[in-house]
Amino acid sequence: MTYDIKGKTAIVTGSARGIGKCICSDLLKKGANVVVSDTAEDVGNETTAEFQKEFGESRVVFIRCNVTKEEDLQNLYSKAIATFGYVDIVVNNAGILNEENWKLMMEINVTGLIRSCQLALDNMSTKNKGKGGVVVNLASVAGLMAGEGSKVYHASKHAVYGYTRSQYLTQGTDNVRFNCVCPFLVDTALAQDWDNSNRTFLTSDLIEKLKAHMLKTEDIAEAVIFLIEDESNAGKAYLVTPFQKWDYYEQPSVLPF
Ligand SMILES: NC(=O)C1=CN([C@@H]2O[C@H](COP(=O)(O)OP(=O)(O)OC[C@H]3O[C@@H](n4cnc5c(N)ncnc54)[C@H](O)[C@@H]3O)[C@@H](O)[C@H]2O)C=CC1
Ligand SMILES: CCC(=O)/C=C/C=C\C[C@@H](O)/C=C/C=C/C=C\[C@@H](O)CCCC(=O)O
Repeated sequence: MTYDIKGKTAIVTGSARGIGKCICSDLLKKGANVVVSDTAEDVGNETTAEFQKEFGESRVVFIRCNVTKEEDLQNLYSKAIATFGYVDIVVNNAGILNEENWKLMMEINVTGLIRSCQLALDNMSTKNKGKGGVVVNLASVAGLMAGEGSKVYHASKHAVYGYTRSQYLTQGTDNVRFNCVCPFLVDTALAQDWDNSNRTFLTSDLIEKLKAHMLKTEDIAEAVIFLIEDESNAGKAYLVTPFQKWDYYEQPSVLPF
């Protein structure tokens, strides 16, 4: 079954630049109304003005939101609803890679993402008189494998993966679909941080090989749109790497029954 994005309203966190910005662009092309949201107010406003010029002023707004702040997240959802009437799609994209400031990284990549998912359920769940909807979380291949140079980042993305799959188990009662996307390296400012954290751990030869296969932000946006539209694979993690055909990641079961 295909979910029709046209006319729906989407929130994308951390979308002033990078992958989030590209996801907003693709959602707008598909006919959604979009809330661009970020801590970076200047860049966020510039991005929004760019989109308004291309897609029309009434279809896109900027709402400043630091996902580590409860009041910001509540304001994000309530202003989005006040502007467009409902929130149908949420892409939890905001994330950083900073091993030194690892507590902040966990707050953004894990705590902020989980709180946003809870607010999505509060507003979208049919149990709460919502109309249902779709949530896509940005995990990473770092959520599925080990990584020497950025151990806490890897832990944070394992958490996103585990949380997303666990939400799926109750989706029958909420009618809110959860998926996560697990990209390999993508050519953004954040990938530079990955490079820096791995310089002392991986051989430069391996780093160069990995960097030679960087994905483009467009690849991830395409995958996110695919997940939103594909109603039949809820709860699954979607692997996006340049090494194999993009596909759902199948985790082996650990239960003997
Ligand atoms: N670039 C890569 O190689 C990969 C990135 N990812 C994930 O994709 C997501 C987006 O990353 P990129 O676009 O590469 O990074 P980016 O650094 O280009 O963009 C991240 C955006 O998040 C915003 N942000 C940071 N802290 C925030 C906060 N507290 N609240 C709200 N917004 C905040 C930043 O201002 C920025 O606009 C992240 O979750 C990242 O972990 C996953 C796999 C690979
Ligand atoms: C920007 C960060 C991100 O979200 C994506 C990163 C992409 C790759 C993850 C990374 O950290 C890759 C590391 C590669 C390591 C290579 C060799 C081994 O030592 C890995 C062993 C992996 C395992 O056993 O699971």
